[in-house]
Amino acid sequence: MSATQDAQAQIPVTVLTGYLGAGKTTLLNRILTENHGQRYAVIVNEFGEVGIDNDLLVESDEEIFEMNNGCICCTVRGDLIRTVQNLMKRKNAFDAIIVETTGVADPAPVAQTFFMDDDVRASARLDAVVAVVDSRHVLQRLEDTEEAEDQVAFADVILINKTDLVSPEELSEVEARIRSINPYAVLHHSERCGIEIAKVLDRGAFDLDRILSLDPHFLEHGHHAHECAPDCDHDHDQDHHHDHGHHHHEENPHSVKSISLTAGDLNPEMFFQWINQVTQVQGPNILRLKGILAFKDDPQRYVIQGVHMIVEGDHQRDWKAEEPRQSRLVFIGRDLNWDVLKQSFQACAA
Ligand SMILES: Nc1nc2c(ncn2[C@@H]2O[C@H](COP(=O)(O)OP(=O)(O)OP(=O)(O)O)[C@@H](O)[C@H]2O)c(=O)[nH]1
Repeated sequence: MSATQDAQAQIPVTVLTGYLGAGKTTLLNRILTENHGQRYAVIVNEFGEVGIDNDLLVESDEEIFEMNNGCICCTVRGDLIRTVQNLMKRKNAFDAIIVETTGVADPAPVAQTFFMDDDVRASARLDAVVAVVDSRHVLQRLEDTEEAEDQVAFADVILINKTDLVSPEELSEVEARIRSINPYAVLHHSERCGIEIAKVLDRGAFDLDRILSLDPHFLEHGHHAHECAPDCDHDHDQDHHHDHGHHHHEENPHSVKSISLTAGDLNPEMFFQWINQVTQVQGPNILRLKGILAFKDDPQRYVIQGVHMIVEGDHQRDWKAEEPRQSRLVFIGRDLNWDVLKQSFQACAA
């Protein structure tokens, strides 16, 4: 097979990265609803126990594959390889693959997957790593979170999103900081990820040479300078690929954790009062919150989302007859008092 034929046979893969709450799902929803004539397979990996991200995606004909529980470098890398291999068996079913990584992941191990596994490499090619950045919170994140910097450094295309939440001066500052980390990526500004999809997908932008200059060990089997998330359930002792370049976390009380809360029908007045109070008081530590809620006597599901103190919510759709009316809320953050949150959430029950 000639090199051109080879490239044609390989399905383009876009890895979507960006810190918690930056706007990855918003972008994905645009891609899934826009009339672009392409068929995408979407692979979603999320942080947190109760699968909520999948519920926040619009309903579309596109196929969504969810990979939960585990950090993407460990448990999930195996899942990713298997998912891609299975997708490849159905050759003409779709034109491209999008992998949405969790907000706390370093995208490098995900990108590596497309070079490491021979079967995957034969049939898929990494097209671009696209990072979405929350212009309101990114400067703080770059100060306190290594993954946020990795995501920017590694990206081929960067969407500086949420421009409505910053002044032009702040936006320039954000852009300069991002440029100082990654002078090569193509930058776009956006509000609610409103961008022409062609500027994001099928860019042919992934530049292996540049990545090797950032990380000379990128192509070495099993190498990644990644710290597993604290709730990574991967058995590291038995992993033969983890014997170098890997530093597992000691349980760090300040590291990012997720908590999932569940309840039945809620009293809306009590709930909104509670969530306002929680986000006012604990906002700085809440990196992300998202939930699907059942309010008493309300036939519709209510979706609530937040990043630090900015919270928004809306009705989504009717609860389906076969769907249990359950309220689920996930907080991802540092130094949150889980017991208190749980009890006070459950106290909002109708
Ligand atoms: N004001 C404003 N809000 C935005 C913008 N883009 C996204 N949002 C909101 O920000 C929140 C997070 O957006 P998501 O798309 O869910 O972010 P995400 O990166 O998928 O989040 P995780 O999956 O948790 O990492 C949601 O409430 C969005 O509606 C924007 O440009 N401006």
